[in-house]
Amino acid sequence: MTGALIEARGLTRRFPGGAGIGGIDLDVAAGEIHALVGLNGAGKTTLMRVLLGMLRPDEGDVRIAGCALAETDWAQVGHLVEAPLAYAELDGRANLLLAARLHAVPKAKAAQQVEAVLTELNLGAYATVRARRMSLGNRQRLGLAATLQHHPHVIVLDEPTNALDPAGVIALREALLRRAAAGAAILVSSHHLDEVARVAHRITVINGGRVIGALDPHGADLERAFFALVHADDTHRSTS
Ligand SMILES: Nc1ncnc2c1ncn2[C@@H]1O[C@H](COP(=O)(O)OP(=O)(O)OP(=O)(O)O)[C@@H](O)[C@H]1O
Repeated sequence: MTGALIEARGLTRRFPGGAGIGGIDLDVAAGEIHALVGLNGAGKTTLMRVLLGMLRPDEGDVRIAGCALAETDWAQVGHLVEAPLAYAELDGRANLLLAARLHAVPKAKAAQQVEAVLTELNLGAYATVRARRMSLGNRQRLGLAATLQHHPHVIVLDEPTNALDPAGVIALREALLRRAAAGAAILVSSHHLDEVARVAHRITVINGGRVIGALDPHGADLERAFFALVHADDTHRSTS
């Protein structure tokens, strides 16, 4: 193992019919933003769910901050992989206070932390609005705020820019860059190659449930490089 905060070796999880992920190795180091890109159905969400213990792998090993999943300190992890969890009848602030308590943040610190994240993600105007009255994008911001507010060491986000407006995309970008600079290991999936190029230190491409290569975030024409990798892999698989 490498000392990375997220380490996966040989992860395989197959669903009935054969879809899923196979033989995936992945590392995310402290201070690194590592992006996963792939077409719909490539296996990004499945990989994240296995990394977070939401799905059991058929084979392989996951370590978070050097610990097996059963020993992981989940208070040090922030993840948003399925729909953002929000209590519909609670307002933005109450939802965030609850999320802070679920991450074991002491009560005295939680209030201060919640105000900071409301400002960071431009959610101040929604502090007293019930979640059920929020737009999809603001509910996504609330979910991101709940995930990031306790400054976890490990962050896993599945398509976090979905439903965000351009201001939300920028606010999230800055929040992630700040946390990486402070030493967090961040794994993020996205379909937006331009956005990924702005934030990621490393980009891993997944296709058909396997890692098929990497893209240089500073490289020219990321889209072309992405499709070249996917096309080559599809061609290889259809002829082998
Ligand atoms: N619970 C499940 N049962 C059966 N098949 C599943 C299940 N979950 C995912 N799959 C299949 O596994 C494959 C990978 O799906 P996954 O959701 O991980 O892809 P993805 O890369 O996250 O896609 P998207 O970009 O559309 O979110 C797909 O073929 C999907 O249909």
